[in-house]
Amino acid sequence: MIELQHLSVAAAPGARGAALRGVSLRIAPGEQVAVIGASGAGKTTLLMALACALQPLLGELKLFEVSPWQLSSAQRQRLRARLFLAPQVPPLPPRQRVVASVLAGRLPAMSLWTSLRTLWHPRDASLAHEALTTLDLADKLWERVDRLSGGERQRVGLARALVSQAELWLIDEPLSALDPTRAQQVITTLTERARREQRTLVVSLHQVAVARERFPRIVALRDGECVYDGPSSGLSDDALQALYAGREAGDSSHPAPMHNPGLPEAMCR
Ligand SMILES: Nc1ncnc2c1ncn2[C@@H]1O[C@H](COP(=O)(O)OP(=O)(O)OP(=O)(O)O)[C@@H](O)[C@H]1O
Repeated sequence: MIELQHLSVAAAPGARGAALRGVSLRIAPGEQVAVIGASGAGKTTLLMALACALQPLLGELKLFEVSPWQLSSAQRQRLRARLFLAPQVPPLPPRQRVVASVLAGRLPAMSLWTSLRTLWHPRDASLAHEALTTLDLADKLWERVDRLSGGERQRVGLARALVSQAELWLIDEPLSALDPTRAQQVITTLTERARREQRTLVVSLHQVAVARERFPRIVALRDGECVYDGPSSGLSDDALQALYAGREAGDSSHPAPMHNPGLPEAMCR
């Protein structure tokens, strides 16, 4: 499903240097993987690279058994329809109704005509309603997006993923605007739905406890490098302390040692 070999990626087109350096990973269909690491470690860059939103500087990326950057842009666009990237702050048009915003999750798999019709006359409101119900937001179906709280908007962004027909869900920090109870609900919804519908789930998280409890596999990044890839049970408290050692949220300037003795031996594949 996903294969990275020595992948290096800049955080934005034209940005200097690589935010992700030499990462090798293999993720099988149906797997559920949490990506953790301090602020600035490269989690978003990894998800963007997996979504073909950033072209690698070096190394190999394979998605669904093909190399996306060797395809024409039209072919790559079709490949993108097989995945869904939910950014941390979903790009929701402020005056749009929630129902239309949620159904936009289906657009990549629709023809232009069907997508226009869906936007202007939401026919699949029941689909959006069902997704919102699982996220405890059904009462906002006809609300305008700019009248929602930050946490509600975040859940609308996740409802988009739920209605999408993508095989691969890439979800960037889905819990950042949610209280602990809602966070548990949301992670349960995402993992159960992905399991039931046989989607592959890659989620970046700052909530390390959630990653350890709810995901069988963790990929840990530090300063753009993969320093752990393995079962959540193999990541000890000491290893986690080492992963975040000397880092404050938002501090990406601290130089990390190339090999940290506190971390278990890297199992990056
Ligand atoms: N648009 C950009 N231009 C240049 N550098 C960037 C850009 N966006 C991010 N970076 C840098 O790339 C590195 C990786 O950023 P990235 O957003 O992937 O980290 P992250 O682990 O997702 O962080 P956070 O947890 O804070 O969201 C950081 O050092 C960051 O400062």
